[in-house]
Amino acid sequence: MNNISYDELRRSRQRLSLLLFLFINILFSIFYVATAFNTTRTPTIPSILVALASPILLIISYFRMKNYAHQLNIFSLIIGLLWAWHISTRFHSMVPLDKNVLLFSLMMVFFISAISLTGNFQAFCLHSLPSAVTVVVLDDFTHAPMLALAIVLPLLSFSLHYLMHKRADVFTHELVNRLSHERERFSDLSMIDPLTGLFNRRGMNNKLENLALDKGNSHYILLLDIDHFKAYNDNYGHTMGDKALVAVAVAIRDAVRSRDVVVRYGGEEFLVLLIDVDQHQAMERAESVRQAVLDLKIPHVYSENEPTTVTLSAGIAMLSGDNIIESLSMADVALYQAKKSGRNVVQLAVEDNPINTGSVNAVQ
Ligand SMILES: Nc1nc2c(ncn2[C@@H]2O[C@H](COP(=O)(O)OP(=O)(O)OP(=O)(O)O)[C@@H](O)[C@H]2O)c(=O)[nH]1
Repeated sequence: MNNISYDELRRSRQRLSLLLFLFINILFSIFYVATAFNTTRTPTIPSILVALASPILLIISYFRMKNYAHQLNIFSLIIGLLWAWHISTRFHSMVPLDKNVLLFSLMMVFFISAISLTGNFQAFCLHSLPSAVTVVVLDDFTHAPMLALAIVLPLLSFSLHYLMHKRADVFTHELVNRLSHERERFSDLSMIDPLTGLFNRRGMNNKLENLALDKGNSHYILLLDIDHFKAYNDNYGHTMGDKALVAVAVAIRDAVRSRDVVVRYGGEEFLVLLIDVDQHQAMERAESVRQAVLDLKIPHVYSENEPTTVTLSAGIAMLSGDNIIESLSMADVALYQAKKSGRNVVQLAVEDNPINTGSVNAVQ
């Protein structure tokens, strides 16, 4: 789950709250209108208004609304005021006056709030307080302490519940934040070769997917392989081999532009995606990479006769957006030719030649 899906979850909770609030209001308003007709009383105008408005708002909310929290506050205030009006009208139309009705009506309003507005303190207050004030006033403050208790207790318990809910919400939000950061970090790490810090094959595939977006430009694949590296390991040991690998990786990275993608393709094999270059520029880049590694002057005595340094051979092929595997194979064939023609060489694969004939142009 990321932040977006968490926010969506929150929005859907608010939406559910809004729909539930309107639905319960429909039930109660229908109940009041029906019982009024049943007892040959005229239903109050506000209860009819609630019965008419709630289904309309419910349908609109179901299909159209976006900012549910804001709408919930507005609807809570409007319907809360209508219930207060209903309580007042009903109380004044009673003969004889029965103050118990006030308490029952207040309980009804709190019941609606408690069921549907638990996650929204503002809406809870906007919906309940108009009726609470109306009841206290209609009662002429006779049972003020008792009513105050009846109002304050649910409000208090609701506030506590709301605060705990809010804390849990903040905690969950932070947790989701951290998890998504960690996931991004691990995803980035999984694309990096730990020894050289270059992209690994996974990182390369990821970059290639993005490159597919701008197929209009020409890109080149440069496949590089350190010459006689087995002998290097044998002579100097694996640890020195690792150090040489890192030095070569840095040299390659420094010899190309920051937009080019440098990959540790295998053990002592590297790959560079030369982005947005023509053939001439690609050959120039490849040549400067070869030269940069030679300039490192890492001693590498693999033959008793001639002292030498670490070098690499390179095969280069145009990157075809439609068939990357084929481009890779062409670069590989060119690399093989570079090795055969004496190493420390850049070899260009000629595009229109079939891979299996492996016809290449040598550039030194
Ligand atoms: N030190 C070190 N050596 C590695 C690593 N990965 C691959 N190698 C070594 O690289 C060597 C590659 O040897 P080969 O594939 O025979 O090729 P080569 O000796 O470089 O010969 P040519 O490619 O023909 O020039 C092997 O000895 C591998 O053990 C690594 O991470 N660290």
